[in-house]
Amino acid sequence: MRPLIAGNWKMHGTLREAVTLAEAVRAGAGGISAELLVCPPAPYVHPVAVAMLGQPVAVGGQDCHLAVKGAHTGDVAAPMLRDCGATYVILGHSERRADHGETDAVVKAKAVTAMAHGLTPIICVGETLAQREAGQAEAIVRAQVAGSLPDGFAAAGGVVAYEPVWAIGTGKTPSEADIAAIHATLREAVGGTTRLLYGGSVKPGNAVAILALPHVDGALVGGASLVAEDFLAIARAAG
Ligand SMILES: O=C[C@H](O)COP(=O)(O)O
Repeated sequence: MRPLIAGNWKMHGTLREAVTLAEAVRAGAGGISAELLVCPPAPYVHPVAVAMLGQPVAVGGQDCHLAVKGAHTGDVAAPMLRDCGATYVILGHSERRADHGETDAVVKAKAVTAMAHGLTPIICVGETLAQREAGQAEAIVRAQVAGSLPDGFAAAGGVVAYEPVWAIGTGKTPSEADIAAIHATLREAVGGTTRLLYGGSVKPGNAVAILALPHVDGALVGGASLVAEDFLAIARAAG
């Protein structure tokens, strides 16, 4: 299946920097066979989508509310993201699970809303360091998948991202064997058509090896996605 290389810009940058980064990604996207996606902070989704108009680089949100509208101060609704040009949304990132107490049930409800409003969900799962050291990584990921993915997820083209919490922004990654083992577990759990991304300290230097692993269908890139050339190098590594 066609790899997906997604950049999660998290809560970084100014508007000017976001548009400049988008323009640099757009300029370098020619000839890359992987699907490209950038997920800017919510206020920058529309200007980045405008910068990508007519180009083969998709734009996504980093979260959406489970309701479509209402009294939810500070939140962003799925139809708003779609209206601003997004076609994907990251859901259940470990930073949201930790910062906002998002449970699997909440993530699942958000995914239902996202899918109903034209957004393809990218649902994140992954174990903490303590869970890995306790030998629980596969069980945790299996439980998160069971609890977070709604009916119809695969048919809607939903994506799962395996992001070990301890590998995010740390420069540490699981061994290739450990990534392959979790992805084999995920493949068994979600079936053959769902793209499985790896995320957690993906850089140009490790991307070729990680993206060549079985059942790794792309990457969810944080820090390295803030540098256009690094993000594009990772995308080229997807083949
Ligand atoms: O969503 C992206 C991940 O949290 C990975 O972040 P990172 O590449 O900075 O480790």
